[in-house]
Amino acid sequence: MLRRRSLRLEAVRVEWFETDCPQPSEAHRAAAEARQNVLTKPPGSLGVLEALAIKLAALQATDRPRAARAPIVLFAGDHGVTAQGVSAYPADVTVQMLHNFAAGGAAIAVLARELGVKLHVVDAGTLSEHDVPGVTTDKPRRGTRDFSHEAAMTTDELSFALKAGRRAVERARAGGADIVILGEMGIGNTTSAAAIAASLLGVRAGDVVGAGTGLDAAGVNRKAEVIEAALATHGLRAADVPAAQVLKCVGGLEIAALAGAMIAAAQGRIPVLVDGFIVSVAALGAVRLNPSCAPWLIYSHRSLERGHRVVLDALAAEPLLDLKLRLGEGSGAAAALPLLRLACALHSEMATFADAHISGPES
Ligand SMILES: Cc1cc2ncn([C@H]3O[C@H](COP(=O)(O)O)[C@@H](O)[C@H]3O)c2cc1C
Ligand SMILES: O=C(O)c1cccnc1
Repeated sequence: MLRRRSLRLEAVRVEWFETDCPQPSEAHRAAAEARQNVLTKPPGSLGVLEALAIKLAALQATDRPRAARAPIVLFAGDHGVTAQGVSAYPADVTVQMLHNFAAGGAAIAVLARELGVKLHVVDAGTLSEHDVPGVTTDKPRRGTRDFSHEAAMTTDELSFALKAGRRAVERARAGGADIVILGEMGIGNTTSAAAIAASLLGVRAGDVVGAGTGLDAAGVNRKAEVIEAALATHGLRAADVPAAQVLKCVGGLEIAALAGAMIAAAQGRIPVLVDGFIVSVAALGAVRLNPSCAPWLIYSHRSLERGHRVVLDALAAEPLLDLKLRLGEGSGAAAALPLLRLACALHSEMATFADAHISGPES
């Protein structure tokens, strides 16, 4: 009796990430649809560009959707599971890449410059937050524990990482954000992401595991075995394991921070441009933690990483691009930003049939 009572008490405690996100504005969606139908083109002829403008208008609750200010927030984290030889690269590459982000030589740094957007790098290992340039690696770093032996994180670490995601979004938002682009860096994180996906979707590790940075077929098989064994060890094969438990046992600090960032962005009415496999798995986690954040997530591309298709299908996501990318860092999401900008410009600047004195369709 006592036990049941305490369970009931626990159930009423609502965490910040469970608070409902606002829903898109149906009035602005309808107005945007109506406008698209009177612009000087056959209705529907701009396809996904029309759908994007309409979606952004509803999310931003405006007649003039924008994607001009699109800060990139990139979360980095280390993974204890790299001890199992699950990546083609050594774990040190994560911190080395932090310097590369700061120096401006990483792919995402180049893309950010070209797009004229700010790159914020959040080191989930030190939980230091800074704008590039200026990465500091003076604080002691911590990564997750090797989840083939023990839970990747403690409950406190998970809640800290989720909050780090929220804080990063708040900071990015203070500099102005029509939309936020999310990326990640963490050697070993395709293993963590595949483990999360296999548990949350109830599929075999073999269905969501891929080459990551470039494992050969034997390496991919071994990675799947490490994941299957870990899911059994942590009891993550049972039905309805809470998403927070999955993240804690086999997640990554940067993956949890991404999930927290998505929910916080949605709660603050900021649409999110989701990157590849890892960020999409974080999106799956976010949607399981708080289903009301789903409408705020826009899927940028389909990565070559095996398993991304399964995750996108589970999210009913139709990604904008399929460029055979398999990098991460937010690169696919950054590559999709120009499409959003074009969609907004067309929506706002095209003439209507009436403005341009052009005849409408014959009835
Ligand atoms: C130089 C370099 C730069 C990267 N930037 C992103 N990733 C990507 O690869 C990693 C995931 O793959 P895995 O699970 O196989 O380690 C992540 O850091 C991801 O962001 C990189 C990987 C490397 C080697
Ligand atoms: O799709 C991704 O995000 C990805 C794929 C492989 C390696 N790193 C990232």
